[in-house]
Amino acid sequence: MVKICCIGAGYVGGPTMAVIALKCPSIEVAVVDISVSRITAWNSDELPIYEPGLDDVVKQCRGKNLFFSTEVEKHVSEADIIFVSVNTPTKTRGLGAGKAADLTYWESAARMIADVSKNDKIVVEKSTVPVKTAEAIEKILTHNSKGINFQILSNPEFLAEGTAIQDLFHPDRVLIGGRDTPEGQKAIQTLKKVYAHWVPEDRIICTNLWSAELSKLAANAFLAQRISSVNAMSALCEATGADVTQVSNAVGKDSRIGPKFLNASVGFGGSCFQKDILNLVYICECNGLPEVANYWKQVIKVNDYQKSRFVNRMVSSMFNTVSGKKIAILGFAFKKDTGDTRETPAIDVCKGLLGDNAHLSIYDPQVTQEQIQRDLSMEKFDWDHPTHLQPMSPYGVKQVNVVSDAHEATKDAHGLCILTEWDEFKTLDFKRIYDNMQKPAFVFDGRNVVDASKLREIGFIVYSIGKPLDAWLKDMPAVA
Ligand SMILES: NC(=O)C1=CN([C@@H]2O[C@H](COP(=O)(O)OP(=O)(O)OC[C@H]3O[C@@H](n4cnc5c(N)ncnc54)[C@H](O)[C@@H]3O)[C@@H](O)[C@H]2O)C=CC1
Ligand SMILES: O=C(O)[C@H]1O[C@H](OP(=O)(O)OP(=O)(O)OC[C@H]2O[C@@H](n3ccc(=O)[nH]c3=O)[C@H](O)[C@@H]2O)[C@H](O)[C@@H](O)[C@@H]1O
Repeated sequence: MVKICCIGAGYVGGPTMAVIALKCPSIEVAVVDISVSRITAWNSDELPIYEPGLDDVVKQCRGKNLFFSTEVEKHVSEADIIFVSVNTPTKTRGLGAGKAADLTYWESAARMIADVSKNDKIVVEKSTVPVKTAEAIEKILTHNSKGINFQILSNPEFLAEGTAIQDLFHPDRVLIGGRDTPEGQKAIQTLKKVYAHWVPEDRIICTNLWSAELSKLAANAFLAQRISSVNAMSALCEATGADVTQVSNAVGKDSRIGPKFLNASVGFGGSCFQKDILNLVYICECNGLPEVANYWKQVIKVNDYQKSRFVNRMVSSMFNTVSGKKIAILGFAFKKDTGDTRETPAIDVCKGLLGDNAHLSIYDPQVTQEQIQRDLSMEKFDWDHPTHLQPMSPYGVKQVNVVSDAHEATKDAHGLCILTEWDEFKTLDFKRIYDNMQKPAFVFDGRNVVDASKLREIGFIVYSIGKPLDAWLKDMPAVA
């Protein structure tokens, strides 16, 4: 029986391995992690991540050919194929701080693999890594190999959170990069056979190592660039009276452009877009390509601009101050159908409002009070480390109250803002909400989920990203 071990039981390692186990009953899959609490949760009824369809997949295979364990070394030494899906945070200090990928967790995993291995192994990069990481990993492994042959493959993951299971069941493509040697090609074929259990062969792309590594960074950069492009347009729409939804629709009808990923928003979030673009920028700079680096840097700058523009719009609309005012925040996760808050735009918006001394009442159907307090007290990039290694502020943020429904959040509030596009926000009883708010009552829709004209009829003053402004907002300065 082929044995697979995946180091890192996170958002990628957990769902990907669960789907491999489901689709390949003849393969034994062990997912290992240094975080005891994560592994305990994977072995319980309350999985550590919320992902539609995941519970079902895990329940079908756990204890049969899918195992979650903290016995990292044991499972690594027994495996034929080892996936490495550990954190690759942005460096916060030293060379490349604020941009380069921190490969500490990757390197320690590689050294451990070299230490405990007794037979030949295929080591698969699942984490998103800088181009040429495979070369560094190869060196660590071969210099410590005791005669064992290691083949390194790059097999980046393209799943998106909230749709991870469907993405894994029906991937647009699976990408496998390897060395152009007979051993390298053989390793590619071995991994290809695993995916071929359920992925059509023409969707499995095989390339050299560096193309696979770079394609992952490129794909995320292209996706994020589309959002920054439409968000840049949203600012121009507000200034001119155009409607960004109509513009996106018209632009997306061009089959060369396509309709997906053109929703204007308060900004993109998530654990990867910013991190991966910063990483790409750093690689460009290191390769003497400052113009290319600046081009991609702009995608992040526009994203930051969009978030601060939103906060400025809120504050300036509410008589230029939110000091002491209750503001309801509906949605904190970085997108709907996930409880993940990593780099969520809600953090920057909330911090901006807190900077103006607002009182926040936050509701998200999937994010806990503890997580929100942790996010609002953490330094940038500190979130991307194994949970037990994250520096924690012992104090919560006083002006923040986390509540369990939207009506409680909005009661007596001066304004409400929608930061995640949860479906339940579309069908809220806005008349009841309006009646219970201070007047004038403001709605700031960072995801374009509400029907602005209906809300205006109720009496709200409404701001929707990239939509024609109502009279109240027109004369207010939006950009500080
Ligand atoms: N979250 C996503 O949707 C996607 C993430 N990626 C990439 O996949 C990688 C992992 O991301 P996530 O799963 O989101 O991170 P995560 O933080 O959810 O999971 C990483 C896990 O690795 C564990 N870990 C770290 N060092 C370890 C070690 N030496 N031994 C054993 N376990 C160790 C941590 O405790 C943690 O549970 C990153 O490189 C990310 O860029 C790629 C595609 C999608
Ligand atoms: O490398 C990764 O981590 C993953 O990053 C993204 O997936 P994810 O971050 O989970 O979610 P997305 O659906 O891409 O959304 C990212 C952010 O962009 C925002 N977004 C998305 C689409 C859009 O039109 N507008 C928009 O503002 C979302 O609200 C969210 O905040 C990519 O879509 C995945 O292919 C990739 O594997």
